[in-house]
Amino acid sequence: MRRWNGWGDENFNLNLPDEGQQFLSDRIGEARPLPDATLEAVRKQVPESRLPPHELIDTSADVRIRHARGQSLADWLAMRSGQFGVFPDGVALPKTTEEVRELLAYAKDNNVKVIPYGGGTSVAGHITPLADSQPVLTISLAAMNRLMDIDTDSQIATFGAGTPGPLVESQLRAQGYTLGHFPQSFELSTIGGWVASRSSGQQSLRYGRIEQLFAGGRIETLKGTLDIPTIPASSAGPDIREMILGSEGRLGIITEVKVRITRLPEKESFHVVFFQSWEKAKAAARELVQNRVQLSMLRLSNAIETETQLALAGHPGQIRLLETFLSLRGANDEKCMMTFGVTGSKHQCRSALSEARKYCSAQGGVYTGKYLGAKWAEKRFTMPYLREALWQLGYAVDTLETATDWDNVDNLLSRMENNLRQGLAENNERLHVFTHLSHFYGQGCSIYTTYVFRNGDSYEETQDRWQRLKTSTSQVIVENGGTISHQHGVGKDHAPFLEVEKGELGMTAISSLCETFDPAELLNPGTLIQSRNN
Ligand SMILES: Cc1cc2nc3c(=O)[nH]c(=O)nc-3n(C[C@H](O)[C@H](O)[C@H](O)COP(=O)(O)OP(=O)(O)OC[C@H]3O[C@@H](n4cnc5c(N)ncnc54)[C@H](O)[C@@H]3O)c2cc1C
Repeated sequence: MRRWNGWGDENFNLNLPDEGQQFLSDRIGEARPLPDATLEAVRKQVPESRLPPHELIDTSADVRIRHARGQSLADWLAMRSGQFGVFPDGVALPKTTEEVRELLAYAKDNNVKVIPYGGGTSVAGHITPLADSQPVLTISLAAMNRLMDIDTDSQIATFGAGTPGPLVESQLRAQGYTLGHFPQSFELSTIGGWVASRSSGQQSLRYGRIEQLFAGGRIETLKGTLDIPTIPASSAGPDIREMILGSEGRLGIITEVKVRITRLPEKESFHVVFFQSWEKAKAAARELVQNRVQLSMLRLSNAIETETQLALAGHPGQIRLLETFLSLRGANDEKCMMTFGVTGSKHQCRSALSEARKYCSAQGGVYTGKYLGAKWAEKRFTMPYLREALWQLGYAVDTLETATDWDNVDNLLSRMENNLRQGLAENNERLHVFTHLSHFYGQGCSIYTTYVFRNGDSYEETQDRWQRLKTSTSQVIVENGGTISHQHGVGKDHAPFLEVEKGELGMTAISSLCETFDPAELLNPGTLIQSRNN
């Protein structure tokens, strides 16, 4: 069963090896866990539902608890402390488009706020209900999780919007196809959620972001049904799909998603190269992407992330051997690890691998083969469980991500990291901060920074620490040419920072779009753009 107060399956745990614990303790000190609230205690806090009864709506306490929060650190603190704040008044799990339509009509008639819910993996406060005088209904698409149609001539598949990653892939694989969309939240996030929050998968270099994969579909709105036909390309004015991508539940409920699929590749492998310095590693990554080498994924860790990954991996004997080998080739303390993937026919993979090695060698890269790449692939979707292990020890972990042009990458990255490192100086607390680049483009790349800090003495203090770090670093991002989000979306947490990027006129246009579909502001208020009433 899914954890009610954290990530993933409650029967699956990932342990932090002793060396990893020592590594963190050396850097930021030993931590103390905060006490977890029990489910029983939280149940007692759930207030009576304010919703008029409806046969499709469940108002029991457990279902409302399980749909009240996403997966940001703020959400974790709320769930673990039991201080949820607000619960939805009820949850509906429609099975058909007709039921979604019926629920929207009910919401309109009864002046009920609606939060569309995919897998609840938001890390930006998308699905958290706000305190409101009107009742809040969460509509989960979880029961609409089937492959509905597959057109192998056009390579278009139609899915129920609530289909989670593993079901998308298993249903396609059974017919020899893949979508190739693998966000790290793959285990729980859904195809409708990916579209609604403009998600990006780890192999976006080959398959594209969700924007490139989303071909059309059906959206139920308070003003009627919007059907978006699948057309390979068009010059017929603005693209309606672009309106839906990143709409974050503000315009309507996506019920069917049509996506562009690809035949399963003949071969796939992941490889690791180490560089002597950040400069050389970054130059190699830029060369690879600007010369359009056909990689399927690329990730470049800075020196601290490289050191952290090797320390947390366990197996100290093997890591020492690797480090001796790398040292003999000039890659020492400043070494940076690059992981890349090749996917396709045997011929395509061979040629991409040989091209990639050529560009890496030109920057002095030390190629170490497939072993570490295979380890990355093995753990790519279980890494989120590490957060649970860190939490049990008393460490809080969160990430900040953005994207910028190549000429600004170093500036933005160092400002983000420095701001985080100094962020708790007044509490005499050190942070462990590290970064990787991923999602590479000819023009620039995404920057993904992780920070670990010790919990405060109380939940309130820990929440205050997080809020200060999050707000000040988000400000640093938008003031220094970064987007407020490359892949996590806007939600409620990033909404105050959106105007810097979109401009006043841009924000007016987005607000007008929301008003066109939802004049009474019933759909997910406060997400994407701040609520008119708050
Ligand atoms: C550990 C972890 C790793 C992550 N890794 C990545 C990553 O690699 N790449 C990435 O892009 N993101 C990542 N994320 C963020 C998150 O998984 C994505 O934003 C994802 O797209 C959300 O999908 P979901 O189905 O969980 O949507 P939810 O979290 O349920 O909802 C997100 C938003 O979409 C709206 N929505 C959902 N479904 C619908 C629908 N059918 N119709 C209308 N609106 C809808 C909701 O109202 C909400 O505003 C990660 C999150 C976590 C916790």
